[in-house]
Amino acid sequence: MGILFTKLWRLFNHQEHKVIIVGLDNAGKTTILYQFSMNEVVHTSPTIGSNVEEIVVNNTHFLMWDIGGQESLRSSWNTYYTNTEFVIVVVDSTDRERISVTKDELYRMLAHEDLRKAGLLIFANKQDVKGCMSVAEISQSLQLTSVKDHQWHIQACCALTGEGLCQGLEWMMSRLRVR
Ligand SMILES: Nc1nc2c(ncn2[C@@H]2O[C@H](COP(=O)(O)OP(=O)(O)OP(=O)(O)O)[C@@H](O)[C@H]2O)c(=O)[nH]1
Ligand SMILES: [Mg+2]
Repeated sequence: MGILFTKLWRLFNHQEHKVIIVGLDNAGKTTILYQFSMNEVVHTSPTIGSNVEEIVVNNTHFLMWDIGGQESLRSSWNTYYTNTEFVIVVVDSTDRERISVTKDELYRMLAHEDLRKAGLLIFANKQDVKGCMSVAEISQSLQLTSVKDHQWHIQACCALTGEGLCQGLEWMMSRLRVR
C-alpha cells in the first residue's frame, strides 16, 4: 500500500528533481543546458553565478542549475548542493592538462554530506574534436571505478550537435525508476 501510494503521488504530483551542472570553465555546461531546454546551440559567455531551466521529459520534471566553472566560482558550488538528486559533471574532452583539476573537484564534491545520495552523470563533451580524450581515458583519469558510494554513469557527447545528451537524460530517468 505504501509503495503504491508513493508511486501514485509521484505520478500526479509533478515532483521536480533538482540537478546541478558543474565542471571547469569552458567545458560546455551552458551549451548543454540550452540544448536540453531549447534544443539549439546558443551563443555563450562565461557564466558568472548560474542559469536555471526546467526540463520536462516524459512527464518527469528536472530543475537544472548550470553553475559557472571559473576557479574563483568553484568554492561557492556547495551553496547549490541542498536537495540535489543528480550532479552532472561536464568534462571538456580536449582539455588534457586540466583533467586532474576536474578529478580534485569531483572528489571534493562527492565527499560533501549534502550530495551523499546524489547520482553522478559525467558528460565527456566535445567528442567532435579530433584527438580528444575518449570515455575510457576520462574514466581512467577520474578513477571512476573507485566511486562506490554513488551511482554513476559516463556518457560521450557533443553539445553542439546534441549527440549523447538524450542518453545521459535516459540514464537519470532509469535511476529514478528503480527508486
Ligand atoms: N567543439 C565543441 N565546442 C563546444 C562543445 N560544447 C561547447 N562548446 C564550446 O565551448 C565553449 C564554452 O562553452 P560554455 O557552454 O559557455 O562553457 P561553460 O562550461 O558554461 O563555461 P563557464 O560558464 O565559464 O563555466 C563555447 O565556445 C562553446 O560553443 C562541443 O561539444 N564541441
Ligand atoms: Mg557557462
